Amino acid sequence: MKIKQVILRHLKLDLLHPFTTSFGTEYDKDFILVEVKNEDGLSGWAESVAMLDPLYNEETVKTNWHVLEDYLMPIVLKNEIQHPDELFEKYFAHLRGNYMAKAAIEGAVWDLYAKEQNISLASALGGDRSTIDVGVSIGIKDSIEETIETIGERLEEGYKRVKLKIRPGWDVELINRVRQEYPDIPLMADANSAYTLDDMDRLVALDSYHLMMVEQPLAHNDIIDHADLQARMKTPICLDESIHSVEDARKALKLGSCKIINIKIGRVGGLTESRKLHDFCQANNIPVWCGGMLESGVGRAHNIAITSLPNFTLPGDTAASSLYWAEDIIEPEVTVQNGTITVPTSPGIGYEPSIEKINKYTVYSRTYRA
Ligand SMILES: O=C(O)CCC(=O)c1ccccc1C(=O)O
Ligand SMILES: [Mg+2]
Repeated sequence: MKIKQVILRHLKLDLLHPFTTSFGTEYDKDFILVEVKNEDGLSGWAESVAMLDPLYNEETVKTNWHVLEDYLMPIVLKNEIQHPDELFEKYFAHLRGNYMAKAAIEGAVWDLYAKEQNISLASALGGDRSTIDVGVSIGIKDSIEETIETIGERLEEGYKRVKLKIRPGWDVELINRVRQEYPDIPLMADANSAYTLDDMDRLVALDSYHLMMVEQPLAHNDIIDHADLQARMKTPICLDESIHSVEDARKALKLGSCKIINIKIGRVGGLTESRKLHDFCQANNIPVWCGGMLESGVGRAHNIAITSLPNFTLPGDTAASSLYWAEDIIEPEVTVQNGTITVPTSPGIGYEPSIEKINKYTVYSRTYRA
């Protein structure tokens, strides 16, 4: 593969509804869209899931731009590769961290690779599902009543499980009321690292509500305290923030820190490592599901492709475009029917980025040539 040109764009999309987690409220979405072009003018696309502020993890739009421009892009423009796996495994291996930046350019190369092979990204990754089951992530609201109403709407739309964001003070009472209203729905909670072991009793109290799992209750970089908590809790712990690699997962399983893993392509440095993490979890009987980062349609398309792998046995967070955006930047938009998304079979990500819409939301862009 020969990459002739890379275009970085900083896009800004307004969220239809503010999204509140334990770390803050998002009103809009700033992200870097990466386009790589080969000599035939064929384009591969991906987006970085790093946010404007370092609240979920330490990466930001600006750190990603710097790392992409000064380190990753020169590598991609200089070296001819046979397969996208080489990027993460060989060319990016000496560069520490910066997972989301690496994933953004690697993902664009994966899309281009699949298009050059004339196969879907899902098949290029070895995925074999024709449809995937999806759930929805519901942010922290002003009241429990409002949350219950929103859950009702999402269930009506067919979503296969509901994830509620929690934080200290918005947890046991919330889940208790939701369970009174919806005793049997597939339900889980995501704390985004809002608790410590001092909150053990409050977290263990969640065991009474047969949740599918509790996601990342403790520190973003912890696997030790999570092991203590998992030993005390019946509810499976799912790790999100703490897992950046197969190695992290291996250590977490060794300690007993979790029973489920959320795979986010950006958090682990790309599709190559996501697939390896998937395979490792499959071999160790750990179910996985695909997390979300309020992506535009381009990121959503990548999530759909990776979710077509067989060990993604739990519904993920890839909901319909229309829950987030007045207008998405891909055609068609991502739609959900009866809680499922049809995995596209056309080449690459299988959704067409609209240049017209992309231009409309681009704040700044720069083109780099080989
Ligand atoms: O709807 C989505 O894209 C998932 C939303 C979500 O839960 C989330 C959004 C932003 C940052 C972190 C997370 C998370 O899964 O922890
Ligand atoms: Mg999470």
